[in-house]
Amino acid sequence: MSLLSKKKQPTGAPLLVVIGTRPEAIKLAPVVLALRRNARVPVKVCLSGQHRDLLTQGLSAFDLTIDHSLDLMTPDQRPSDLVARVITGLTPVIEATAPAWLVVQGDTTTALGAALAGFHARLDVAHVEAGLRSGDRAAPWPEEMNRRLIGQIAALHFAPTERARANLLAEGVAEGAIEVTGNTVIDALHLALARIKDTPRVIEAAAPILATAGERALVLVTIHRRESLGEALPRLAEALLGLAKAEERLIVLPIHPNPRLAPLIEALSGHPGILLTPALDYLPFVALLHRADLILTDSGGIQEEASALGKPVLVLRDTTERPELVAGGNGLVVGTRTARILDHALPLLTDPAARAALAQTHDGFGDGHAAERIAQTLENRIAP
Ligand SMILES: CC(=O)N[C@@H]1[C@@H](OP(=O)(O)OP(=O)(O)OC[C@H]2O[C@@H](n3ccc(=O)[nH]c3=O)[C@H](O)[C@@H]2O)O[C@H](CO)[C@@H](O)[C@@H]1O
Repeated sequence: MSLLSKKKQPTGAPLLVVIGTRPEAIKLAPVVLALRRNARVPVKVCLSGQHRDLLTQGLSAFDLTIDHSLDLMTPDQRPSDLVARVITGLTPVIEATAPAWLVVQGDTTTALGAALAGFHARLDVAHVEAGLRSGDRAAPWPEEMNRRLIGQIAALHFAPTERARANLLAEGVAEGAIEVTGNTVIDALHLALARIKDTPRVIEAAAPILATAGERALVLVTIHRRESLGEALPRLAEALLGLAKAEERLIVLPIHPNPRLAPLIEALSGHPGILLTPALDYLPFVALLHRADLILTDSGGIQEEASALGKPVLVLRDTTERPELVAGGNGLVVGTRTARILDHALPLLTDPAARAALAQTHDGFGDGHAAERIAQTLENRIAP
């Protein structure tokens, strides 16, 4: 039963799931698939198109039927404009579908705009991946405040970890409104690994990269966060060039299509030890994660996936909302200073004992059954 709506929703009212970016697609696909498999409540999926091409890449692995597509992306979009366009774009979809609940994920501007649109329509909002906190309102910007604000609006909070639950309790969220589920990205990773095993041709796009790597150690790097894209870029480029000096390794960098990455691409282009590639669809990317010997990243989801695969990760940020990575024994937060990155990365590539010490496989982010838990809780609320 709805907590916020004045009127009871008619029986058969759907869940409306809103997705804006690649990580939201990857992390919400298992939830939509579980709900559709159970078939206890109808589910509608609405894409905001915050990141148009990357969103398609994230969805490609899961064959999701999409019901509404807002296609809101514009060049150089500012969060303030986007949040406004998500609210005005989503409101007619809410009116047309009359959902029982609205489901958003994580910390994007789409998720915040959708939560606000839901609130204004007097709908209950469920937040998947609730309770992550860096502790710094300004970093990551605007994501940290996006998720705190969504936390104020949501009626149900699906916390991926006990730590996320504790963060929500400390902010005054009622205990009964929180459920610890694990992170749905681990479910997505398992789905992806199963598809790759059954149909190896789905990772054809990764084949030339794997062939170029051959017997060499493969260092997989992704850089896309706003705070990495300014003055940190030359330091990051120098660190990658330092790592690429030895012939026995290949640095692979799938490029996020953000024009602000141009100086990094220019600095690294043409080096025989560095392979720059456009961002990959989820399944070929998972094949690279699986093959990688070391991961350098500022991405959140990749830290979570790496823990389930037991891959060492160096986080190219000063803060993290995922201390479980470090506690679980497969990662360190190293920041963006060249010397610090090299001091940590080189032993991991040359000393098997150092590598083994940071290559623990653990379920600190989830056990791969988060989506089923979330689906059941939502179903029990809507159709008890
Ligand atoms: C502050 C913060 O940490 N916020 C996070 C941010 O997401 P992020 O940092 O994880 O975002 P990305 O790095 O863009 O995506 C990662 C996914 O993309 C896959 N991938 C990668 C490269 C490629 O070439 N092909 C791919 O398929 C990869 O395997 C992984 O699954 O927003 C999310 C949404 O709310 C939050 O959940 C999440 O907290």
